[in-house]
Amino acid sequence: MRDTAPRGGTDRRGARPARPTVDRPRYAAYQAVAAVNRDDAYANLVLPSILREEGLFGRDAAFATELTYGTLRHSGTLDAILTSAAGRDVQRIDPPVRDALRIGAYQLLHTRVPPHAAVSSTVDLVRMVGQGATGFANAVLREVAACDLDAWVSRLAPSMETDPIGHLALAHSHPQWIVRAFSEALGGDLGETTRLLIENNERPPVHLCARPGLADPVELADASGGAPGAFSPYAVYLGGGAPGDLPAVADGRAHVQDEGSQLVANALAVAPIDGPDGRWLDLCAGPGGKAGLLGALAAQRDARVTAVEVAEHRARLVEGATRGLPVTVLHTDGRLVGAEPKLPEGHFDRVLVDAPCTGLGSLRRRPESRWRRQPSDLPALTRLQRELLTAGLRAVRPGGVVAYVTCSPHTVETHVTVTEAARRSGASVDFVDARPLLPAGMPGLGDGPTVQLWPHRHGTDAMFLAVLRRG
Ligand SMILES: C[S@@+](CC[C@H](N)C(=O)[O-])C[C@H]1O[C@@H](n2cnc3c(N)ncnc32)[C@H](O)[C@@H]1O
Repeated sequence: MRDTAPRGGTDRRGARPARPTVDRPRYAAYQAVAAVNRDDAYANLVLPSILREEGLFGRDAAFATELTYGTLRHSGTLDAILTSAAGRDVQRIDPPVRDALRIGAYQLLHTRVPPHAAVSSTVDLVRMVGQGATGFANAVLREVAACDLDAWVSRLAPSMETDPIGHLALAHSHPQWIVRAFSEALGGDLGETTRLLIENNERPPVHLCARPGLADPVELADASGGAPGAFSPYAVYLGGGAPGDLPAVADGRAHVQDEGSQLVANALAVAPIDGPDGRWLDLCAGPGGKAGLLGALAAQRDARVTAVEVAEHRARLVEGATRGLPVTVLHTDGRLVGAEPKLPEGHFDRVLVDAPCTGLGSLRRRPESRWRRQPSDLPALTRLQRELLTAGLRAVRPGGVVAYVTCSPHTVETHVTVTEAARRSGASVDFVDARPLLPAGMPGLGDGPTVQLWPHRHGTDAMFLAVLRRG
């Protein structure tokens, strides 16, 4: 049984811990959570190597992953509960003990792990990582276990009537400023906001993109034990297993890509334009998901994609993602349109500006990001977004189209950026209704002309799309 399995690895700092009694999945989760909180690591990057080091796979790896991701996602609520149960601010607890308590509290309040196993395994962990704190950990976790999650939320959260944002933030473990931003983007609908917050705490699905002309989505679905996507003509919902093991992914006929990303890239490709249609530009291309799809579409239509990326290692990733496709990768700053000879003004027929953003639309995938992002990130990002979009508007020829995309629904990054950039560009720019550029019958696309996709409505990341035509 996993609760008593011996543990064989060393900790992340290389020291061999004193007692080998903690089971490997929990110890792996502890190492991952500690690396995220202590070293600013990213869970999706650090966890695979920890699982390898600990020799975990199958159900044990899945359990360690659930503990890691769940603990990180829920740490806002868990910290409030631990603060109450400990009778002192959780920030004043020794960090290793604090992380172990978070993992223990997550098991007690969010999993079917029997309470005695959650408490005793956490006490074992604390014995290993936080000398002399086992009595404290035992007492705190017993206090946590005295109520279920609903009871803790009723006890600690402000009332929904007087402080709905504060209530939802505590009940669904999101920072208040993010709940407020989601609620604003959803027109103040608190029911929808709640559904979104719940969705953000779920394990995200894995979507594949069967590259048009190279792979058939129905065959890929059969081969992967998955199902064709609901909306994107190229999407496959992966049934299970590692996508990299699929031959179609390994040989570049398909790639991992959220269905929403496929839809917005495809929208750019199908937007009606008059005249020449052979020069496409992806101004923010790394790591190359949308450039891969656009490149496959361009190959079918005798077009060529110029893919720009400012970060060198990401430019290399774009090269890898677009090998064999009619894509030229430029390692340069997308704002240099007009100054860089390979990025002339008024040259391109279709331009994608998939701008750097807060990523609030993909919180499902990055469990720690909601706690890292700050409202103070917005001014620099929105300035960059405006500059890149105005560069995109300079790059497109009259009559051509620009798709502005963010993986964030924050209205400052979406509507405000687009309106400001269009105004400042000095060019004549019209909004194209983006809704008909998405599959017919797709629900919940709003009143146009821009489109906001949502995890709770569409099962995609919260991608924003505005399509602009230069006059
Ligand atoms: C949201 S990501 C793009 C995702 C990509 N389109 C895909 O589908 O895989 C934004 C990218 O823009 C790049 N970037 C940031 N500033 C840039 C600039 N000034 N010029 C070009 N690329 C930039 C970032 O390095 C990042 O790779």
